[in-house]
Amino acid sequence: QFPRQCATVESLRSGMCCPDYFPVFGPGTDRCGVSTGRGRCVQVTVDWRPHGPQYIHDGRDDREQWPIRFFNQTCRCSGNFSGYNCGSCRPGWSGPTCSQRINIVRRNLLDLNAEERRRFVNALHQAKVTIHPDIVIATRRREEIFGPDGNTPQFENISIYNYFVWAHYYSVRKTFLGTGQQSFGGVDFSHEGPAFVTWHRYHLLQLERDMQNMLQDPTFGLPYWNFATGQNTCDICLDDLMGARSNFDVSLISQNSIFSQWRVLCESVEDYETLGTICNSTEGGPIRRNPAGNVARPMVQRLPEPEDVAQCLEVGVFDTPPFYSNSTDSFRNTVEGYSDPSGKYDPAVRSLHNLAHLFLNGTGGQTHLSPNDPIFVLLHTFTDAVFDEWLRRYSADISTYPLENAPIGHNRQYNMVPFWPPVTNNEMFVTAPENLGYSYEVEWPGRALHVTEMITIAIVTALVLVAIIFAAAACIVRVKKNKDELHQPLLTDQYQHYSDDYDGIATPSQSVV
Ligand SMILES: O=C1C=c2cc(C(=O)O)[nH]c2=CC1=O
Repeated sequence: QFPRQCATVESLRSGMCCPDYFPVFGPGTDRCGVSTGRGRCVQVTVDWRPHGPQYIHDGRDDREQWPIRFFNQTCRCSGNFSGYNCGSCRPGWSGPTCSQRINIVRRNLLDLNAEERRRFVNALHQAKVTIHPDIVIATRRREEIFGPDGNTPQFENISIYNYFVWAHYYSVRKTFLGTGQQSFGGVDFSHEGPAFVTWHRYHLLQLERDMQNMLQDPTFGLPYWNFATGQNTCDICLDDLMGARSNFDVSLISQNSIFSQWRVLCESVEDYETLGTICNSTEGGPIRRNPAGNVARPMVQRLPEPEDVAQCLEVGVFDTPPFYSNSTDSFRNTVEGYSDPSGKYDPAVRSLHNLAHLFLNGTGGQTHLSPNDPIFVLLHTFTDAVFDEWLRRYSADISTYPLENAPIGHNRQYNMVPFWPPVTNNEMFVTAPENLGYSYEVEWPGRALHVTEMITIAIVTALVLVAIIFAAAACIVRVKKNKDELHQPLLTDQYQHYSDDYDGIATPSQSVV
């Protein structure tokens, strides 16, 4: 969450987190790369607009008005420079002066060849075991951040992948209200509100960036898992991808996969909640996963259908009041999976993103733990691809993204917790290829017809057919009539002729011969 340089007593006391880019003349001489025009140290901007009614403990949580409980000065970078000391480039830009455009392609995991699969799995594992070069995590609340002696900042190193796990945990953790009091759970800075899509987008961008730096490969892109193929199996649970099922324990990963060796972070959630501590970088047990194995909840033993994605993309309004998990006709609540795929809110429904999580039935299905299972990355890149397609189709219409009264953390201008330097939800509400330097290689399913549409089409078709039959019948009658009329004058002539010849009443036999 914070740069290592800022995890000091001085930095915390001053509230300033503006590390040097290149301290030529000693510490503090090139804050934010000011000497080369990369950026400068400025006051942090926070969103003071009111949040929604779900959170009732204002003043009790370090995540309110993020990040000013910790720091009120940060780097603001110029042009395409970015990062905690303006030492890197904004997404979509690269090169020493951040002037070269780049585009990273995020591909379907199943389309990777054997070598690409091996490289991706190895890269994830390297991220799991490599200490984050820049970031450390707080292991105590602000109140206790200086440690028992008041002089020992409570921060820890953490690996690149575990930071990804920790950031998600920190955004969903309950509010500690004091020893002996129940922690407050009606708070979630990354789910059940409009920031669901923007928060997870930035979360992935940050992991992708960290992995690019680790691999020294600026073209590295995170793949995605299309969880809505219409098959109710985990098709990426193979030993050369996310790991097959163990033959010895249905809820473990096969030992042929490196992921069977991964250990889970942030397991002791009850301890954190009762003691008021924060998850640290200590790992616990193995990843648990039992796809489609939740016999007690048959509803989550299936995955979404392609049609569900198509329907969700038809919901044209980004979000609707109360901007929460009970919003109806909201694209965000539909892709998050609290509404049915057509957008109608139904408390009994789990669809799309939520359904994919619950289908995993284990570590990946519990919000405080889910990123420990690497499937999380791929599930969320696909969810982000759906969001990006929505942004493209509806010209990134932000008008229904609320500026105020969204659940805490979810207002449009709120800085997303616990990212550093501060970044707002607003900044992620842009089409990715043009603004963030990545795109998805994906084909979207066409929408099947609704029953009402099918009935309308059937009625119109029937009416057209009836009209054609009537027109044809009228034609036949007319042709027949014309034919009859053609014969009529001959008979009339004959009558005329006979009457001329016989000058009296012709017998019937005479008249027809
Ligand atoms: O990790 C997650 C797990 C989830 C479970 C649900 C649910 O709908 O019950 N939602 C989830 C979101 C997650 O991010």
